[in-house]
Amino acid sequence: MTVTQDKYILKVDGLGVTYGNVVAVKNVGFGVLQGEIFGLLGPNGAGKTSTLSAIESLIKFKTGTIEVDGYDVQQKPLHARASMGVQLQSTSFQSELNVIQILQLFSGIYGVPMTKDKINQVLDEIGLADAGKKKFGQLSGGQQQRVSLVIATIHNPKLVLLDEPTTGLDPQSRRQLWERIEAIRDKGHSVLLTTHSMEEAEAVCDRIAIIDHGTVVAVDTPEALINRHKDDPEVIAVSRRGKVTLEDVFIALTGKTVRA
Ligand SMILES: Nc1ncnc2c1ncn2[C@@H]1O[C@H](COP(=O)(O)OP(=O)(O)OP(=O)(O)O)[C@@H](O)[C@H]1O
Repeated sequence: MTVTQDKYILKVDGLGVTYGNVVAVKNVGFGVLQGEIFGLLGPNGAGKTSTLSAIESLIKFKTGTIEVDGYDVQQKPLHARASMGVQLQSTSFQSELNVIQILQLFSGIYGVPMTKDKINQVLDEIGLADAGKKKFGQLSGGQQQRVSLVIATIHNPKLVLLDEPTTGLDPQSRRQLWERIEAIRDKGHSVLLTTHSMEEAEAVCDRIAIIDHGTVVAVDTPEALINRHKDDPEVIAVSRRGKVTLEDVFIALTGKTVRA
C-alpha cells in the first residue's frame, strides 16, 4: 500500500439518501486514503450504489457531506467531478467504434488528447496491442473492462470509482483486472470499489467497509476484521471446513437472510 501521510481523498460523513419513503442510506461515514483500494461491501439493497451515486453527484442526498480531494460535491460539483474517474458500463460505449476510436473520443471529451504513440503505449499496457482496430463489441468482457478502466483514469483523477468491476468475468480475466486496479493504486490514485466477492475484497482491498441496511457496520483491513471476529460464536457457526474467511465474518455481521 502506498498511502501518503494519511491524506483522505474521499471523505463521506453522515450521509443519508432517501427515495420517497425508502431510506436507502443512513448516517454513512468513511474515508478513502490516498493510494489505497477501499472496498464497499454489503448484501443486495444495502445502499452501496446509492452511496456511489451520491459521491458521483448523480443523486441529491438528504443529509451529510461528501468531499473529494477537498471539494464538497454539493458546493463545488465541477471541481469534485474533475477529481474522479468513473468506470462506465460496457453498454455506455458505442460497440461499432474500435478501441482506438473510443480512446480518441474519450480523451477528446476529457480534454487530454492522446498521441498515436501514447495510444499504442496504453494498448500495450492493457494487453491489447493487437486489438486497437477491433470493434468494442467484439472484445471479450475482460478486454472491455480493461478499456473502460483506462477511460476512467484518462484524466488522471485522484479517485477512481468502480461499481462491481469484475462481475461476470472468468478467473483469468478477474485476476488480470485486479492487477490493473492495483497498478492504478500503485500510481497513487485512490480506488473505491463495490463488490459482492469476499475473495476479491480479501485479495485486492487495503481496507473495506461493510454496509448493511444503509448503515456502516464495520471498517478495517480484511485481515483485522477476520482477526477481530474469528473467535465470535456467530462466525464459527457459519465457517466452513474449519477456516474462518472474510465471508464468514460478513455473514455473521449481516445475517444469513437472503435479501430481495
Ligand atoms: N431509484 C430508486 N427508487 C426507490 N428505491 C430505490 C432506488 N434505488 C435504490 N432504491 C432502494 O434503496 C435501497 C438501497 O439500494 P442500493 O441499490 O443502493 O443497494 P446496493 O447495496 O447497491 O444493492 P445491490 O447489491 O443489489 O446493487 C434498496 O432498498 C433499494 O430498493
